[in-house]
Amino acid sequence: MADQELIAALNESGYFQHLETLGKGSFGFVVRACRRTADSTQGGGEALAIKLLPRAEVTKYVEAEIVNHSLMRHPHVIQFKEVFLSRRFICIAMEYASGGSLFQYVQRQGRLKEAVARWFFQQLVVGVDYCHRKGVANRDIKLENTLLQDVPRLPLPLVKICDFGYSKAENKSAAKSKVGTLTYMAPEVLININRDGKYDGKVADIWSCGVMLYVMLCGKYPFDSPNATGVIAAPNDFISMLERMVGRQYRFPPDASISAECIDLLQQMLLPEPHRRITAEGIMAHPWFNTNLPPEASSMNATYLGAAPPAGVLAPEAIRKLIEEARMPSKSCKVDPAASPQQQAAVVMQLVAEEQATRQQARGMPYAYQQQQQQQQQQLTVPMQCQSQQPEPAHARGAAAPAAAYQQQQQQPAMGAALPHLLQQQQVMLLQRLQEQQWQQQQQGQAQQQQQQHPGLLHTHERNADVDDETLMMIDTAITAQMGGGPGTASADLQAYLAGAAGKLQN
Ligand SMILES: Nc1ncnc2c1ncn2[C@@H]1O[C@H](COP(=O)(O)OP(=O)(O)OP(=O)(O)O)[C@@H](O)[C@H]1O
Repeated sequence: MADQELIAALNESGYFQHLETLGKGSFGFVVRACRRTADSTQGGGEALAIKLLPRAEVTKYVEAEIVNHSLMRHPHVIQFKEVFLSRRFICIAMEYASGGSLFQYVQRQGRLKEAVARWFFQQLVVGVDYCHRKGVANRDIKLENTLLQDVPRLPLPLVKICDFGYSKAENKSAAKSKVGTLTYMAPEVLININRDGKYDGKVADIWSCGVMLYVMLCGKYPFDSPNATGVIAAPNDFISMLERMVGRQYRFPPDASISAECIDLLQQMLLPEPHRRITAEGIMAHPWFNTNLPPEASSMNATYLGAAPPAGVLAPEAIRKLIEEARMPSKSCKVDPAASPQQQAAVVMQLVAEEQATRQQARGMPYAYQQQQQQQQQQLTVPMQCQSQQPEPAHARGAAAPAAAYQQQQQQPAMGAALPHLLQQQQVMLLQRLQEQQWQQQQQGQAQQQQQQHPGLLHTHERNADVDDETLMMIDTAITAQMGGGPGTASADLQAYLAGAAGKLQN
């Protein structure tokens, strides 16, 4: 089981101790753990967040995430610590940010006062500028990927950029893929008509920073979907959003009291033409940015760019090797053909049980529920009487119920003896399904409640998920129809933008 395996792997490594599951992302999940030191008591070591990505899904994005993140060393970037393999996961250990995400912070406040927004924005831009100067565009800058670290002496938390899942190093090919989150994506990323049309990931990051500043100040998105559900469900929804982007049609809530200087900076960041958009350097020279800027902030990047690579972190080549290894099926996952049929079946059952648990984890079941289920399963599972001769994998010591019961069934002479256990398993599964339904209802209720409290902000994670293939196809179809003069004539602004998109706007 995912958590069981992790706990066992972490505990056995002697280095980490699992404390809680923090959440799940599109590709894997993140746990809070602590590093054991010689004198640390429970939970006393260095706090870490460990991201677990299934080995079976190690894509070029996972490789870029790990390699690019490992190159960073900056106070406003979550510190990468190490990468290691477990039986089913590639695990990235990093600095743990205790203050939640900036999304949660803004959600709680509704919207931020200009001075508070500036505090966060200054740190964000310094961090982004550092990444850019290290040659890496993030391509998924959003409030959710900006974490906060509470620091005792400071009145407000520090900003930490995390998640390099879509990052792109400039020494690789130019950015082409439409990746990121729709509400934060620059128009030149969306209008990538020829599929081979390139865009500058760093310039697109500046747009996303502009969207972030707008959301902090206004408590809503500048270019949101026009329909009530907030989902871009039809080509026309998308075209109308694009029209507002290229026509610079965003409004500031009348009661938000935003200074003219701030609006000026925002307007320069949200310029639809990438070649006209303000650069990170330009932002850092802007008077609004420089107001109340801590003196050390301006020189910070020069210092960190000149610093030696982080101690103890594997070099990119060694990381790539580890990633190659991760792509191979783990040896212990293989069913040994020399083992007895009972042993082989037991291993397969174990894998099936783990798959089930991973899918459950992927649906976002919180750790507490899983623990509850495991306890129930353990109570219902009769202890094994004889051990399999095959060495038991570390993760199996938590006794996944179906596998343990099956194993026992294989070792018992008659089916009759195993029947009560199979019935018990069915009960456990029914109970699990019920708990899962309850949890999902609870989540939906919370999302609705939040939506009523702050109708301007997006509240469900789904709405802010990375753009999916279906939406990408819809976007392409909508743009192609506009280019070919299809139904739903676009505004003059959009037509001009589209006409220029294949040419100078893309350069
Ligand atoms: N270093 C960290 N410290 C504290 N919490 C973290 C850390 N890294 C991630 N998290 C939290 O773990 C959860 C999952 O993070 P992850 O980056 O996998 O996905 P996500 O950002 O929610 O979604 P997506 O993968 O779609 O971008 C989030 O709630 C995130 O805030």
